[in-house]
Amino acid sequence: MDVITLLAAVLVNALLMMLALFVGVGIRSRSGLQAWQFMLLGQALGFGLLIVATRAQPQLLATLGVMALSGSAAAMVLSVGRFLSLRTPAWALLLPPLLLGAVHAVIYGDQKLATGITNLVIGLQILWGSGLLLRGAGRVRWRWLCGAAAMANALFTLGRAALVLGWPEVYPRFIAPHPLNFASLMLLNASLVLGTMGFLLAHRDAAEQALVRLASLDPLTGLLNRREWMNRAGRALGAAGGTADDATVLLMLDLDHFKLINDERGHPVGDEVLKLAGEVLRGELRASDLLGRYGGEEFCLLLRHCDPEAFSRLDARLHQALRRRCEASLGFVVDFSAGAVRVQPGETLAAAIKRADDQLYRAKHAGRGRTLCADGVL
Ligand SMILES: Nc1nc2c(ncn2[C@@H]2O[C@H](COP(=O)(O)OP(=O)(O)OP(=O)(O)O)[C@@H](O)[C@H]2O)c(=O)[nH]1
Repeated sequence: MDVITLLAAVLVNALLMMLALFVGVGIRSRSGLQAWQFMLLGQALGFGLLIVATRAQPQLLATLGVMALSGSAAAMVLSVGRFLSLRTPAWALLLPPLLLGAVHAVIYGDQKLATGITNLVIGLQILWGSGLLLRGAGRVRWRWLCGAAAMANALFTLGRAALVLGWPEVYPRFIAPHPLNFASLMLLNASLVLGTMGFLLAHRDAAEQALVRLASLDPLTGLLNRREWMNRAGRALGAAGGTADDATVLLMLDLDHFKLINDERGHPVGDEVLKLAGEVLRGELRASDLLGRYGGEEFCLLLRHCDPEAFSRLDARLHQALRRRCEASLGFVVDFSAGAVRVQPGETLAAAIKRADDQLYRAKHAGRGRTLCADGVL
């Protein structure tokens, strides 16, 4: 085994993974994965140039090679930043490869210094990326996988820098068949494979989350859609066992004369009213309350631990907030009618909804703009 063969293996590996990502998920699939493909390309290009530099144009090709490797590390940081929605300033990404290239070209004559500076800069770049991945990784598997692989690679690269700058007499030349060189290239290879697997997992996780969001949220208001709300409300009632002291209130709420708004002001204004109503409701409720868009201009709320006084105050706030908000934003007042019931012990969600809907129907017929409760009280 010699270092050039190992280098060539890393290069081929990086190229194949890049190709596999290109064929498997496409270059435009997701910006984070796209940057990761550039990272792999940078590795292949950098090591390719370093291999050729051992035979021809050493100064120029080795300088371009280390620039490609540093650019590849910048692409890794960019990829991490995009996956985690973090801001990575362009200057901090671009400056290291450019400065490293300039410095490397100038100090090329001093091989040890050039190698030390190169490893130091690239090691710090990878350390940055691995730090972003590991900080707050929590239970996210792909972050641990990519972060640990990158961290090991960063520490090894920084170790090389420390060795060549501090103890140049024991540091082996880059292409010398030394165990340190073999270990470092094998580690690099492993970190490329693990990192790529990690980012594929991240890509899959993100796609899964997008699907879950799509299946459970109403796209216009961002509230839970009817199916998801029913699921969660059913689970909440099941968990509470419908006990009376739980004081669970179900409220069905329907905007008044909404058809008129659509007809007179247009569908987009109607959509705006629905969005505002969603925001108002979300803003007035507690985190433990369950809010959803039941359909059309009807909303459904499950309020836990809600005593009658608290409910009357909340109801008054909701009417007032919707009227004010629509008047301030759209120039006209919108109100709603609602029916509320206290969920009885053992009562099913469907039965409670039916009772609340009956109250809503009564509220509409009693002149709208009001909330009615079964038997007049909750
Ligand atoms: N803009 C918009 N309109 C919708 C949407 N979903 C349902 N609608 C409209 O909501 C209107 C509901 O009308 P109705 O059921 O007659 O209710 P209303 O006019 O509010 O009358 P009352 O409830 O009796 O006060 C219909 O015109 C639907 O087309 C939506 O997502 N956006």
